[in-house]
Formats: sequence, C-alpha cells, structure tokens
Amino acid sequence: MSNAAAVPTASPFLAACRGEAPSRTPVWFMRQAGRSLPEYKQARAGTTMLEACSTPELVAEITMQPVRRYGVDAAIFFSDIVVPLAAIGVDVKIVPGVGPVVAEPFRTEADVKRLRNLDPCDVPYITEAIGLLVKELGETPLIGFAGAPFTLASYLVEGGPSRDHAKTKALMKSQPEVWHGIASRLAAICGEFLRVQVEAGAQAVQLFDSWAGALSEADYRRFALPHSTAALAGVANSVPRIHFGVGTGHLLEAMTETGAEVSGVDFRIPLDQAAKRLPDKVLQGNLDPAVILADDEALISETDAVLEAAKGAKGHIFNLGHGVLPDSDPAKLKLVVDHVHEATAR
Ligand SMILES: Cc1c2[nH]c(c1CCC(=O)O)Cc1[nH]c(c(CCC(=O)O)c1C)Cc1[nH]c(c(CCC(=O)O)c1C)Cc1[nH]c(c(C)c1CCC(=O)O)C2
Repeated sequence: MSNAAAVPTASPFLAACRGEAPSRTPVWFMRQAGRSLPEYKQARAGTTMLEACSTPELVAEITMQPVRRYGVDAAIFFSDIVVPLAAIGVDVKIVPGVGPVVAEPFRTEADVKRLRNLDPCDVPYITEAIGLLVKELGETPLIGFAGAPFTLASYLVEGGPSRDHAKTKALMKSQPEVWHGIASRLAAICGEFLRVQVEAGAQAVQLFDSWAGALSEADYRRFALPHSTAALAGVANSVPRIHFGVGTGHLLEAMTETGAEVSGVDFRIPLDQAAKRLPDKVLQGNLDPAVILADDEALISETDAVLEAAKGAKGHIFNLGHGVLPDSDPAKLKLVVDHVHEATAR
C-alpha cells in the first residue's frame, strides 16, 4: 500500500497534477537541491555523491534544504539516476564536473546479462530516507524519480556523458536485439526503483529522459518509447507521473504516449504552443535556467511570460526548463517562488 492517500488534496502541486484547480500555481525546480546552496556544500563536504545518496539522514537533510529555503510546493528526492545501477552492482561513479562514468561499458549480448533485476532489498536506504522525509515534509509532497531507459543506456553504452550519443545510436541500428535487451532490463530496474519510492511514500514521480531529444521521432518511437512506457507502467494508477526531456520539441506528442499525466517542457518550446499540441496534458515548465542569472526586472518579466503562456494549458506546474545551474543565486530562486505564488493566488 502506498501512503499517497494520506496527503490532503489541498496540495497545490498534487491538485495541478490531477488537472484540478490549485489554490495557486505550484512551483518546484529541477535540481533544486545541490551545488547552488551553501548548506548543501557544507552537508556534502567529504562525501562522494553515491555515498551521500545511500545515507538516509543526509538524503533527508539535503532534500529538505530547498523546501525550507524557498517554500517550494514539492520536494524532489535527493538521489541520482545512476543509484539503482550502482545498487545492482554496476561499477559506476559520479565524477564531479563530469557526471556518471561507467568502468566497463555495455555493448554486447553478454553485457545484457550484467543487468539483473533490482530488488527492494538492494536499496534499503531509499525506503528509510523516504520514511524520514514523509514525516518531516508534512503536507509538502515528495517527488520520486528515475532516469528513463534511453538516458541510462546512453551512460552505460558510451561509458560516460556524451554529446552525440553516437555509440548508443550505432548499437541500436546494428544490433537492435542487444539494444532492446539492455533497454528492457533498464525499464524493469527503473520501474522497480519508482515503485520502491512510491511504496515508501513518494506522492508523485518524474521520469527523466534527459537525452531523448537526441533521437528522431521515428527512432524514439522504435527504440525508447516502449521502454519508457514499461518503466512508467510500474506506478500507473497510483501517483501522478511527470515525464521530461531536453530538446524534445519534436517528441512532445510521442512522449505523451508513455501514459504520463504531466508533460515536462524544456525552455525551447513556448508553453502556449505546447498547450495547443497537448490539450489533454498538464504542463510543467519552463523558465530558461539561465534567466535566474539575469537581473530582477528581466527575471520577473520572463517569469510572467511563462505564467501567461501557460494560461491555455489544462494545468500548469511552474518549473525551470531544465535543472538549476550551479552559479544560480538562491535569492533569485526564492524571488521566483514568491512571485509565482503572489501572482497566481486565487
Ligand atoms: C542526467 C542526470 C543525472 N542525474 C539526474 C539526471 C537527469 C536530470 C538532468 O537532465 O539533469 C537526476 C538528478 N540528479 C540529482 C537529482 C536530485 C534532486 C534535484 O533535482 O535537486 C536529480 C533529479 C542530484 C545530483 N546529481 C549530481 C549532482 C552534483 C554532484 C555534487 O554535488 O557533487 C547532484 C546534486 C551529479 C550528476 N548526475 C548526473 C549528472 C549529469 C551530474 C552532474 C555532474 C557534475 O557536473 O558534477 C546524471
């Protein structure tokens, strides 16, 4: 049984996710916990990212930091998309300033078998951290998340971050059965990772297919969509599901076929255009993260432009169009939260 029912629908974030009229437009930020916060740097000192992610008290503390500071309408669980891979024994490290690096890349039939299923017993620290958070968060909902199979597979196949995803695309085209083997195992792992978080008390989930925008629509449909759909099916009919990718303007409609209730829109597509294309979806987004570094006047007018563009949508959750940049001033993020709340209070 999930604890989702215990959360009052008074949460503006959950009301918006369900397509109901919230008391104000809810706001949260992708990557709201992290390097832009001095208290984060202090909490993380002397601990690697993956160590931090498996220490429940630290996970709970870091997840709470942006909630306390900004008054956002949702917390995002402090973890990383590679945590479930590390949990099943994949030799992956998160290198500061680089990202996930995989010691032995996955490229053959034999490599498919290196991906075993995730068991809830592999991630007791996730269940424990969420238990701590549900108590501390009170009425603020917690968003669980996972990386989508394509984005995770890109790290596994390339061996690390990649601009062009060339080895991944080459594998899809030349050995589709190996590709589908890797991606379907990743879908099972992602689905289970989401399920563990929901069972522990996460009230919504976001599937990050950050790099899906690198695929043509035809390739997305053939090589990524079935696996993302399978991953999200693990938590269907239990909590609202948000689906997000970067540079995915050409995939907006295709990505909704995963069944996600909320479509995350990056900053390249105006929300009024997204609303016309996705009339049945609640939209999340999409202030350009770079605008947080602009002066206050520009920041407020760009924030208002996002709110205005979202008016034709079925529902709107205010967010950035991708993650908070490390140089962001926390005071500017606070300004955006307060402004959205004041401008939209009903
Ligand atoms: C692609 C991806 C990753 N991780 C994630 C994605 C998808 C989102 C996106 O498109 O950005 C998801 C993620 N990673 C992290 C969160 C935590 C919650 C939050 O949104 O605040 C979330 C939701 C923490 C993190 N994940 C990471 C950090 C920074 C590590 C640190 O502070 O030492 C944080 C706070 C590390 C990480 N992990 C990853 C990258 C590219 C990096 C950056 C490496 C660097 O530049 O240092 C992989």
